[in-house]
Amino acid sequence: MVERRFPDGFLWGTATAAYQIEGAVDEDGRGPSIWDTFSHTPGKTFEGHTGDVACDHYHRWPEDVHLMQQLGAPAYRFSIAWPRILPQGTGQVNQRGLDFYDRLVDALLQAEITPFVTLYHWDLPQALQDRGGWAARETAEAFAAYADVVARRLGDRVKHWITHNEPWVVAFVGHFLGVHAPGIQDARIAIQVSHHLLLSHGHAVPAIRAASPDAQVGITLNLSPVRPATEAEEDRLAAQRYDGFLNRWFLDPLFGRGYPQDMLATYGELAPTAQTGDLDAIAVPIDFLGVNYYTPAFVRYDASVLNPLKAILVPPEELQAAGYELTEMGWAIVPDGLYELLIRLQRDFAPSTIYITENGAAFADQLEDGAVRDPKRIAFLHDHFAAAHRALQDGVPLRGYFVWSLMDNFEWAHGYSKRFGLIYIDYETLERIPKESYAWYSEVIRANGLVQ
Ligand SMILES: OC[C@@H]1[C@@H](O)[C@H](O)[C@@H](O)c2[nH]c(CCc3ccccc3)c[n+]21
Repeated sequence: MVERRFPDGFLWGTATAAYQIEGAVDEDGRGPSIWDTFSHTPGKTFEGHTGDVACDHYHRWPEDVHLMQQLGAPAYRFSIAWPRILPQGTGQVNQRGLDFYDRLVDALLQAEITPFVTLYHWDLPQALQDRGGWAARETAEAFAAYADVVARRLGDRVKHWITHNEPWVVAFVGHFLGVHAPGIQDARIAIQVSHHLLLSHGHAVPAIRAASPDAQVGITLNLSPVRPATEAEEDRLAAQRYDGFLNRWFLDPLFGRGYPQDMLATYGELAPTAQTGDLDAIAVPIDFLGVNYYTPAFVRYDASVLNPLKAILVPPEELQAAGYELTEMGWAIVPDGLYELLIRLQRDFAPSTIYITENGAAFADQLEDGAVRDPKRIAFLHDHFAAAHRALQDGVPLRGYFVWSLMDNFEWAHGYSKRFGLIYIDYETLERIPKESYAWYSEVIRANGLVQ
């Protein structure tokens, strides 16, 4: 008996990204991306792992679509590699790159799986980085032109488009912390990059709509509820600043309010350079907000940190000591945080539709006697699905949920050392081995809800 049933037509899905699963980095005219450059730079990734082969999805995609079909998930979120479409970032289109995604989309539709296409999931063509990358305003225009090329080819069949995956990570992990490509460590550049990413979204949306009639277009943000480490005033204020840094910096301009005043004041002369019309472009209406939720942000005041935020995240070992269970990434498992986030989004921004475009966890999965028992992942997903169900009951317009990830894959700086998949990948043989969570999720999809 299904206790917590989801609405009819709820879009259960799985998610992946091009550089993390495809491999075939030199095939069919693909050009290099900044992640090819970064992962091949000594010291940047775990044991020097690269996406050169990854899961070899570029060649094994028929089997992967079959595994999706067996799972029974009605939707699949994947990203398109800009360097396959425009190897130099602009100019000459590579038809063989378009052909790959054309075949994939047709196979998904044949399998009655709705494709959700992410146009940018971090693999910027290196040729554009050589011309300034996201720090250069021209890259925003190049992105709109890329979106136009893709939407013209696929827009008759793809009706759900996500312009960007996690502009916060691209800007601040890639350009301030420097632990992601292109590995820059400069607060001013990072803030300017965040503006150009939002601007590129604003220019891409009209291009997609023009080429893909009645398409649903949105953007995916990594969002977290922010919790102060203590009720001390200085921690509460630090949490407020961190909420501005992580959440409101992107949500406010996307929902037509411009950049948050408190953050412009905090950033001071680090604030981005914007041109007339930029904020109007960024505020172009969207049909849905994509939310990637993994864990809350636990924040405390710290005057010593270099950045103007004067706020730091509570370290994982402290969270563990406080009683939180952690994933292999050191992220606290807090299903209520998803409920809290969704309710806040509904209260403060009231998007017409929300999709959870990523939620999942890495655990120390072991292949034993040809099987992978992953009870922790089942418990994680169960509890987060329950939190999403509570939010639905409280009126949140949640229309779908994509589990990260369909299969184990290249986890950026962690390489292949972190496994998020519902399907285990044996990297020696590239064999796909569904984990117990795959069968469990298949039952949730069939029941369209949680049984207990
Ligand atoms: O880390 C798991 C996944 C990645 O594999 C996806 O490509 C990416 O969209 C994604 N975002 C997040 C949460 C934001 C985050 C990313 C990287 C580092 C810290 C936080 C987790 N994940």
